[in-house]
Amino acid sequence: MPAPQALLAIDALGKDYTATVLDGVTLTLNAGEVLALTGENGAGKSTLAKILCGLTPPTRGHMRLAGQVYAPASRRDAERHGLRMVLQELGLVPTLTVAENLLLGRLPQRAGWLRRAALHSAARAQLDRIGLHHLDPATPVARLGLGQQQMLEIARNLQDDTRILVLDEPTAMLTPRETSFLFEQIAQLTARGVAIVYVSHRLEELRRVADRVAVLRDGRLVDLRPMAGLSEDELVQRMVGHSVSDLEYRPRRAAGPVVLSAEGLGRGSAVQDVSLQLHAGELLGIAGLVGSGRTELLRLLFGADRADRGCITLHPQDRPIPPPIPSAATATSAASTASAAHDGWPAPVAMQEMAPPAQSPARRQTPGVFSSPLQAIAAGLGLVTEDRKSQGLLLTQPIRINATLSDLGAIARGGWLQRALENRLVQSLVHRLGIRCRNAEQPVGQLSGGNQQKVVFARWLHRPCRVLLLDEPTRGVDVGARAELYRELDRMAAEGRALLMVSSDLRELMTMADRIGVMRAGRLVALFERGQWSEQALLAAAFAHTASNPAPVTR
Ligand SMILES: Nc1ncnc2c1ncn2[C@@H]1O[C@H](COP(=O)(O)OP(=O)(O)OP(=O)(O)O)[C@@H](O)[C@H]1O
Repeated sequence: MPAPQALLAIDALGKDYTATVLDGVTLTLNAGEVLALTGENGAGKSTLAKILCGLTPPTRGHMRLAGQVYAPASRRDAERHGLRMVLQELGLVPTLTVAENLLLGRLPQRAGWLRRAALHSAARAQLDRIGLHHLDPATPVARLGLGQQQMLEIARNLQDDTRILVLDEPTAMLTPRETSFLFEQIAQLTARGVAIVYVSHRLEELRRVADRVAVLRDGRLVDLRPMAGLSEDELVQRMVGHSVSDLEYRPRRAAGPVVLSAEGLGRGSAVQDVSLQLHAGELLGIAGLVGSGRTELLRLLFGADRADRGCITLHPQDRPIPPPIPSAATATSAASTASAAHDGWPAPVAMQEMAPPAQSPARRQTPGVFSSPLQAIAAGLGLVTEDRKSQGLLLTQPIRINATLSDLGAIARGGWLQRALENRLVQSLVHRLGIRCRNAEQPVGQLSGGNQQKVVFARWLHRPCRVLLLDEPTRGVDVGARAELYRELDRMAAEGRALLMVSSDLRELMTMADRIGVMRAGRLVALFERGQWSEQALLAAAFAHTASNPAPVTR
């Protein structure tokens, strides 16, 4: 029997930017299959996906779709051929509503007038299909968290005429429930003959969902085989060329005194009555569904949003929450002037030393809330943000500037930036985190997603902050680099820093955290010590249907 014709045949595909990033990739994609595309950060996965979907042309090579030459001139063109892509960077229009985004380009009209009722009912059907039953189609997208936006982006691409759907890190911001909905959709699509290209670093997911796996390394296809029977370890070996053994919990010494506590913290209905204590040397994980208030809680603690209830207390080390710092104060040195020029995001006024927690009396300071990130940073807090594109990075600026933004004091002497110091610091960060780049002058926007994430992390690595808030810090980071980031977090905890980490990846939380708090409907509804939790218990706490009046937890 002749082999069935491939739906898509890719032949010797190559892409050059200033360097070659894809080289001679040849593979086929069959109707109804899920092909996992994996490899280290910067291996070329997104570039290949973007070529498939008309976002960038190949430099060399050919493609055939159902036997016909396929060379999409644009994303629109690819969509006309039935190829759609859910990008790592979301393509939604924040000022439009959920419904308008879902039906953009095909808004129901009559004689030039928008038919709002028809728009909303079509949007409702699409939202229900992906499990977003509670999301109002009239909500402006700007009000949604990233996880909800991600689900919306997926819903938008589930069109009836789709022949190939490319999903680039689709679950990086999703919790198990949304991930399950996505997998149900994938099963339905493949049953209809749709082919899926699934790009991800989450190996357990790839094993669950994929029929075959293609591994890219340095732009070349180094492996293509059926997924069945392939262990996670073998997959890692193929991706990075060696096994990675550091993805496990390394016991920490007993946590030190309380560094930061929050009491009754709240803002509207997004965060309600949250009380918690964060100890020196511990990593407190925060689990919860998309929209449960996890990111909002970090933003309140960091002063990025103003709490309307409750207070934060920074405890020891003789450092009360300082009064608001007038913006003029930031302009007193060349360093801070440079910072203001780089970014609207405030930089510390002066470098602060961390007092060793063991020697500091747990003296209570005046409670308050931070009215700006500038205040929080000056008091010794840091935030690795979830939304690296809009809040974390200056995409057109070089790695050098992005990596040193949080602490210009470290590269200044007498108020003047020292280029040699800066270069040495940046080189060491690039080396330590294995940031794949041409050199430190390369604009961050040209880096692969995982490498951009490493730059966000690098920014806080060298700054001696006492409390580091981390929102999905390993999003899109490959398995080798993830082990590296975990080692850095262990090192920070050993130095006595207090770490508060939000993650949608339960496995990550269970690996790294000393305690895990679970948020639901804006409240902290459970707190587990290491040894007390199970995946089931964490999920049960996140899902329970008592959200109307759950008991708040204080520890
Ligand atoms: N516009 C661009 N200009 C220059 N180089 C680029 C550009 N876009 C991507 N690259 C480079 O191409 C290489 C491959 O990037 P790509 O985003 O395809 O990697 P990836 O495998 O998807 O990585 P990740 O897992 O981090 O998402 C990287 O070295 C990246 O820096």
